[in-house]
Amino acid sequence: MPSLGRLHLVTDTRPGRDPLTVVRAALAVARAELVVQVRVADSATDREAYDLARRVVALCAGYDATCLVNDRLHVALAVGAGGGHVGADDLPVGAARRVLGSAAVLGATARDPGTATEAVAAGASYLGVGPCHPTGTKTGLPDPIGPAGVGAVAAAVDVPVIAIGGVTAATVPALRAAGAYGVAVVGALSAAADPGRATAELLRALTC
Ligand SMILES: Cc1ncc(COP(=O)(O)OP(=O)(O)O)c(N)n1
Ligand SMILES: Cc1ncsc1CCOP(=O)(O)O
Ligand SMILES: [Mg+2]
Repeated sequence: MPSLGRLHLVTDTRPGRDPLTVVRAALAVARAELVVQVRVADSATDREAYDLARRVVALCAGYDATCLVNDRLHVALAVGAGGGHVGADDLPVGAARRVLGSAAVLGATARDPGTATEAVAAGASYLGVGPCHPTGTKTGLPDPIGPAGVGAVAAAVDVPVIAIGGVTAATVPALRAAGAYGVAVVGALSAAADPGRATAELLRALTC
């Protein structure tokens, strides 16, 4: 399994957003350090997810970057993505691992040490942990767990912890200090006036 990038760009497919332009800008700066997670709305068709994912896989290939697909593992397999990400409403981690195979990257959402250790035992190769901070990108989430919550999960597992939820370059240092290996962002890149520059700022915060 290749080493995991520390900066995860989760695609923003809400109306008015332009996910491929943001992916291109971020890849040009972060190159193989970027992981792009293709995440579409639950209401999107499989064909829409497939069309976006195959374009992202092609863009990532030019930089040796990893593309993952959120939720829809059949789409991940169909486009030759590096793996997928599942949460509580998706396939269980063990089933997801069987679908993707042993070589794939498999992320699982965890907000507490117990869920985290179960996910790792079932085959997760990294954990998405959050929401760390308030976010306007996804509704219906529990209260933010903050750096302390991220730290509790990181201390319980030996796989990379990717902090998600309201993450900005300014909040990265505290998350890293708490034990996060990397971060996943939607708005910090999709809403940036200059996504390339925002990528550079996030990378700088992740590596200093
Ligand atoms: C890196 C990362 N962490 C967490 C999530 C959230 O996944 P999930 O809980 O399944 O929610 P949806 O994204 O499917 O709405 C994620 N996608 N990525
Ligand atoms: C999918 C998801 N899961 C927890 S927070 C979140 C959205 C993160 O978006 P943002 O980086 O804009 O807060
Ligand atoms: Mg999910």
